[in-house]
Amino acid sequence: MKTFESLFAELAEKAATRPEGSGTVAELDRGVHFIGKKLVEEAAETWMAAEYESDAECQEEMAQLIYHLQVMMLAKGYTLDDVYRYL
Ligand SMILES: N=c1c2ncn([C@@H]3O[C@H](COP(=O)(O)OP(=O)(O)OP(=O)(O)O)[C@@H](O)[C@H]3O)c2ncn1[C@@H]1O[C@H](COP(=O)(O)O)[C@@H](O)[C@H]1O
Repeated sequence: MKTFESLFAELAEKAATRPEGSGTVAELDRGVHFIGKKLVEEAAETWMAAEYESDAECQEEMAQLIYHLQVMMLAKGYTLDDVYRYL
């Protein structure tokens, strides 16, 4: 089972090594504006799923939201600690 930290480490490695076929690399190459739209889209889908869909669907949208949030953190060059210090 992945955790927030293990997913971030995996994505950071992808960003550094740029393996062929990585969706993360493709998303990073599209930039902050594109990633921002994905974040808003997944946030809206999470909200709608919480109101109208099953628990499993809502949980899946939440996972996708976390993924796109982490891609944005990498696009901005942030570490986990950069964000955690505000928690
Ligand atoms: N956890 C994720 C993850 N969550 C979401 N996504 C991508 O984000 C997109 C989801 O947004 P979209 O709304 O466009 O997708 P969709 O098909 O419309 O889905 P819905 O939101 O409509 O349900 C899809 O393209 C997914 O591939 C993810 N892509 C990758 N990961 C993980 O990130 C790691 C690295 O992935 P790669 O960089 O592709 O190797 C792997 O462990 C993956 O499991």
